[in-house]
Amino acid sequence: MSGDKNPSSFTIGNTAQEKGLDYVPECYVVSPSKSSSSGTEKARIPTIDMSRLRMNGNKRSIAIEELSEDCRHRGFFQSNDVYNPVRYGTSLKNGADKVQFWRVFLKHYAHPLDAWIDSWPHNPPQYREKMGKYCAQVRNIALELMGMVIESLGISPNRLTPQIDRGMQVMAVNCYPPCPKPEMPLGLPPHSDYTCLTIILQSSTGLEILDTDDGNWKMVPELHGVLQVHIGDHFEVMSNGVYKSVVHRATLNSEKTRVSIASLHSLGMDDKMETANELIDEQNPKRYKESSFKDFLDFLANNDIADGKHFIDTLKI
Ligand SMILES: O=C(O)CCC(=O)C(=O)O
Ligand SMILES: [Fe+2]
Repeated sequence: MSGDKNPSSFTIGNTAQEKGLDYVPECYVVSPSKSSSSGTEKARIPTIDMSRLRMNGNKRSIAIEELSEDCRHRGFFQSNDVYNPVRYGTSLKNGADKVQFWRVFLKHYAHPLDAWIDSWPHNPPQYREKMGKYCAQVRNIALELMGMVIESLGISPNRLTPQIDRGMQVMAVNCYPPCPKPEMPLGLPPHSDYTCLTIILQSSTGLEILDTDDGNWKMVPELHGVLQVHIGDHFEVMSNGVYKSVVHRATLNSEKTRVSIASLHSLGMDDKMETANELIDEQNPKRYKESSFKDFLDFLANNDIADGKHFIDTLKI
């Protein structure tokens, strides 16, 4: 690739971010209206206290009510639960990308753990053990939160239990090397996750969310030991649009490598997420078609997220 500033695709190990180039090839440049230079204001992210959500009685009802407000207005919150930290690629569309992104990632399935762990990388040697522990713990938190989010909509918390229990957990371990011109490319383009919930851990700032109140990008602060939680497309569907999935993107910096670990929680591969009947009436007709994780994978195979195509838009009635 050296000397070639605008190749249409790269082989693994040859991307600009992996090679640490001191310039940004043209195929990484996003149009100025989409670039990251505007996103400096900090997002106001509500923090939920899991211990209050785990209480009984009145205190819990108040915490569930607050959770409902956070989901309704932001679709994004963070949990104060502390945890112990820990498909390789660079391309969104298996080398067919029109625009490249400054990211190296590993993605793998994580639930049930014993079905997948043997397929995870051997290196670094402790990866399986540490990531295995993290995946199990973060899934427990996700299950608990999903139940609470469902309850906060006034739906019985057990309603989706069987589907959630056999649900999928996908881990995306994202690495964003320092970029010589961090305002030109993006680490990841604006997108919402297909999930019910996504839980993110980031090593430093770079994650930004679109504030639907003013249409501006807001930076998600990095707080040590704090997990960031997104509402995904499938919870937007379930809630009949009362809760919206969060549009987010990853921005870059010129100084240090940023790592984020996203744990993506959804129903099983073929289980369809439907809008809850309790949230459909004459004033609020059903707004979304049902869909599964498999439907999302089919969407990905046929569409380019970097072109601004959103899975949730294909589900709107
Ligand atoms: O790096 C980040 O903070 C965002 C990662 C993300 O959005 C994803 O993996 O879907
Ligand atoms: Fe995402």
